[in-house]
Amino acid sequence: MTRLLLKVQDLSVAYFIHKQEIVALKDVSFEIERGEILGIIGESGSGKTTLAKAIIRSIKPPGKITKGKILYEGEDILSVDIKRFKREYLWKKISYVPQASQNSLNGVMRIIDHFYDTAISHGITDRNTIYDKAKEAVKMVSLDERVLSSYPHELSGGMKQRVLIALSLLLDPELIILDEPTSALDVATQKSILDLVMKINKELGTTIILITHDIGVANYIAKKMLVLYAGQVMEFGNTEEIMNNPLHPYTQGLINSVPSIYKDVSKLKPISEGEIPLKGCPFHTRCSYVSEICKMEEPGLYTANTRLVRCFLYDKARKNIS
Ligand SMILES: Nc1ncnc2c1ncn2[C@@H]1O[C@H](COP(=O)(O)OP(=O)(O)OP(=O)(O)O)[C@@H](O)[C@H]1O
Repeated sequence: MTRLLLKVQDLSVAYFIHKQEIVALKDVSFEIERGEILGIIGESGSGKTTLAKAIIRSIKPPGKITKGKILYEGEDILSVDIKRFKREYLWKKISYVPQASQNSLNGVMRIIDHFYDTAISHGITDRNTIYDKAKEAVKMVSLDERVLSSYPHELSGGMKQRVLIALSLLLDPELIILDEPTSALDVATQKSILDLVMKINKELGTTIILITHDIGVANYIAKKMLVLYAGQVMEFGNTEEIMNNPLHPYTQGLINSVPSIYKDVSKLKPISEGEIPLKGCPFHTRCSYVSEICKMEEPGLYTANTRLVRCFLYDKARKNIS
């Protein structure tokens, strides 16, 4: 079996509002191997949730995928009939735990009813089978079986997040996408959720995409990192290598500036402010290495060692940058 699970190729997504096109993702490419944990990092508005939604085919108007392919084990899931995608891929191969999802539990339904609903909508109707699967899933997330008969308001934020992760495991997916699973949780609970995600990855072999604005979170959990800025990949590679030697000026800024539960706050340095420009490199208005070419042209995604970096500093073909 090939180790490559998901390959995103030149993916572009735009939102069309009042005849204006807001480009949310532009030519995004990356891949993830079976069993890996990939951290997707970027500040608010960088396109992280849009990317997750594109993978689960839930970009709704005014949003539209304008370009690209998403290959899951070689099949372009963007061209799969949507009914077949929902039947064969969603929940069974790819599960998604949305941002702020603790609030998505239905307050008048017991936790077990959420499991019944999800399973029944996928054709599993035997309630005993569903109950047994739910019991196994809540055990996996270190919750007591009794939570299944609770109502959401009886659970803490961390417990609700665990329930949602358990629910995402219900149909044994190969890939789980977690969108900011630790935001809105206190520091100790954040760490316990990340530890839980690592346990699922290790014990079940589930491939994980974890979306976060905190590079410290990605560093803690992910083997690979994808750094997004203004809808574009700025850097993609091995986490350890990126943390030890960030190549893109934006990644360097992120590492030096983002407050994290894993870092000494006194060493923070803010990234300078700046609008996203209409022309040139999207980061040039905030970059301390900016040169004339950065204001005029868009950099490509260049290979530097084992990494991909969108910065003219790593364009080997361009020796004389003004
Ligand atoms: N439904 C929508 N309609 C119009 N524009 C949208 C919509 N959803 C997202 N966008 C725009 O697309 C861009 C990317 O948004 P997205 O939510 O994917 O970013 P994000 O990195 O997930 O941000 P956050 O961390 O705040 O959730 C932003 O410019 C945003 O304003």
